[in-house]
Amino acid sequence: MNGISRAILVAAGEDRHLDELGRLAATLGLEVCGRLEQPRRDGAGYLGRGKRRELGRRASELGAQVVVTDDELTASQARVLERDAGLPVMDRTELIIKIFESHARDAASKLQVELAELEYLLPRTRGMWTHLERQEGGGGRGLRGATRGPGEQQLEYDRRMIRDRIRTIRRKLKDERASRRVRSSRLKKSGPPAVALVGYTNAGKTTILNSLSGAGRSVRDWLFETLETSTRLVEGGREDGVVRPDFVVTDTVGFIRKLPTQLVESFAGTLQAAREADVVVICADASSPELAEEIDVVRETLVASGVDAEDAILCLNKLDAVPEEAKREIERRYPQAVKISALKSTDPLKQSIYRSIASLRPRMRILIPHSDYSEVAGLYGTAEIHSSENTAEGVIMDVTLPEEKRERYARYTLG
Ligand SMILES: Nc1nc2c(ncn2[C@@H]2O[C@H](COP(=O)(O)OP(=O)(O)OP(=O)(O)O)[C@@H](O)[C@H]2O)c(=O)[nH]1
Ligand SMILES: [Mg+2]
Repeated sequence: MNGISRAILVAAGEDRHLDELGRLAATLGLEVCGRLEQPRRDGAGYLGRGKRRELGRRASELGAQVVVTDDELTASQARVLERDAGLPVMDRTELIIKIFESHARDAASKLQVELAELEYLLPRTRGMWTHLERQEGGGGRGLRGATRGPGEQQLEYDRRMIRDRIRTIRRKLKDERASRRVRSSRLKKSGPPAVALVGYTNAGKTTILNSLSGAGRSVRDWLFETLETSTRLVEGGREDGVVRPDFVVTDTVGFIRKLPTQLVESFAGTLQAAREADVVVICADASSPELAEEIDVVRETLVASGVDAEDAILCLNKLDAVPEEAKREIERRYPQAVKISALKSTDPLKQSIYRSIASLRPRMRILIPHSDYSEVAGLYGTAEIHSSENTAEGVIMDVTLPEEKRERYARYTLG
């Protein structure tokens, strides 16, 4: 969008979420000036005929410049709605793709967004000049090509260009994914346990990562601030007489309901991180009026992508923003969940992560003779040391070990 545009939001059908749509619109810099909704969705024009007329009237009264719909439209629905509203229409998919486009920072996520954009455009091609110019370094940013094509032949040519570009991008992304997999499997063999933070957009994942690891990633109160996964080391160390192991924690891209299928590629890294994690933390905004549904969206997306979310830690964040009465309800509904305010402290989550890591690993009591003292040093950073005591024979320790160290230390086991 160039400058601020006044948007009127519309939703039709059972699954309407105008508040969230408003936040998406605001994230893109649109100013919401009105809303209109209808419980039934019309096949021809999204809104029924009467409502479309009403939309036209309201839009001109309010001085709206664009209509934003809460669902993806077909090309013909968009045309009908545009005609009757007398305004350009942007559907939910286009809106989310544009947000991704403006937040994408690294080369891979830019390619993923371009792919999403082309897939969105393909069934909606008219004349693609705007887009093609951009490929060659031009400035046009409109998603729907504005110029009418000079005929069928031109249209076919445009579509072929899009398909070619889609193929090229897919190939590049495939290479990128392969090298990411190699990197992560190399890390995995020898590295510390991996924790993935996943959750609905704006739940506070990046804030939690920063608090756990002391990183300074960008945190904003808008949707899809984070579009790249990023991994940080959280160093263990001594805490209340227990020596904690190191772990790595990965921040991921947030999920959303009615996720545009064109953006699936943008979540590949997120899903891979979740799949490879030893511990998955599902983060949710406890102050959201739609908390339960947001948790469900995340769980369903994970399960549909083959991620085992059964043992995930549920972390309810932003407790500071929840009124007392609602807190009691949350306690009753989610007795097992870890409740935090990441702005204050993520310690309860950290403890819960240590418990999960420990439950995945063997715990044993060992006696390391003084002559093998270097073996004691080898435990720091990787093992959890619950207690250690110096005796005449050596050091007696109660430890939780990473699987690959079990054999090495087995000879020191105390009966
Ligand atoms: N009140 C309150 N706000 C919080 C808390 N944690 C995070 N926030 C705010 O919530 C907003 C979103 O935080 P992020 O950490 O960017 O959320 P995210 O899950 O990474 O969001 P995306 O990357 O957009 O998916 C920011 O404005 C944070 O300051 C909290 O414990 N309490
Ligand atoms: Mg984030």
